[in-house]
Amino acid sequence: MTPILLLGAGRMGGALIEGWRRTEAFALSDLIVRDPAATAQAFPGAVVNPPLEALGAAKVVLLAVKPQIWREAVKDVVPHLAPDAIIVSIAAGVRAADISEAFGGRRVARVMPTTAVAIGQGAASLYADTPEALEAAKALLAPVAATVELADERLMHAATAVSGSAPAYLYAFIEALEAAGADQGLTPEDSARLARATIAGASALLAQGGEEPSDLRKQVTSPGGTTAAALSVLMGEGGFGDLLPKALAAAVKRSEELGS
Ligand SMILES: NC(=O)c1ccc[n+]([C@@H]2O[C@H](COP(=O)([O-])OP(=O)(O)OC[C@H]3O[C@@H](n4cnc5c(N)ncnc54)[C@H](OP(=O)(O)O)[C@@H]3O)[C@@H](O)[C@H]2O)c1
Ligand code: PRO
Repeated sequence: MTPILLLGAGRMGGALIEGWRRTEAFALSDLIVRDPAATAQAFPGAVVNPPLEALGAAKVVLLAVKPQIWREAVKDVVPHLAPDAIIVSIAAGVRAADISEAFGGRRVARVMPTTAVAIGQGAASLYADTPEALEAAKALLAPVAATVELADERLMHAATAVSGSAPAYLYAFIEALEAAGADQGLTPEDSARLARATIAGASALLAQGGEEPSDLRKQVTSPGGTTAAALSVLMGEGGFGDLLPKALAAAVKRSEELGS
């Protein structure tokens, strides 16, 4: 499995590196990092931006650049890779067949991770065109994420919408909750402290397992009480039931566009 070559070590490549370090799944010395912004100080022990000839050592290549530039970014690299190197792509929307073609027919897995891989608590959807590529994807992601294997590559668009992008929906919700609390008279600091601790605690209760989100919701919702009043807005007309299908459809559409 090692060395692992990272093509791109920005927000998500960097989050994976941090998660592997924390969980001790892979050490920095297992990594070759290729990214114009990367420095040896940022990744001590890793081989950073070596000459192209050194890339032939890589057993697995993590494609972690923006979908808009991936073809350009891999051009120089491909001729120097080992013929049996496995490509694991996290690029949103980009199809395995296109990646395999650009990488000279090498085996390809696609992965859609979340940023919490950095603390070993991510989620990751996996799809691969060969068992070996799937094993490589699992070896990279299982130490840092709850994984789901997709039977059909087209489901990667939906997985991106419901998982890869979804931490941002939650953070946007928290931003709005904090602002609304301040509108009701709390200081911004108190509103932020209450909102963040509430969301973190509620997530921990869910993560503990054994109870459905709907059960946990009912435990908070006294008949005729304050929560029911708020939920009549959030779950009523124009609420989550209307908004989230539209939001996910927009993410799916964009994922499809990024791959075309
Ligand atoms: N962020 C997420 O939550 C998330 C989740 C799942 C999947 N993804 C996927 O992960 C990929 C990376 O996203 P990101 O959010 O990590 O973006 P990012 O922070 O911009 O990281 C991409 C990195 O690639 C570098 N880069 C640019 N050209 C390169 C080249 N030719 N060779 C090697 N590296 C190059 C960039 O450097 P410069 O900044 O100097 O250009 C940057 O450091 C995307 O395909 C995205 O769809 C992201
Ligand atoms: N970040 C990437 C995007 O916004 C892919 C999922 C999360 O396109």
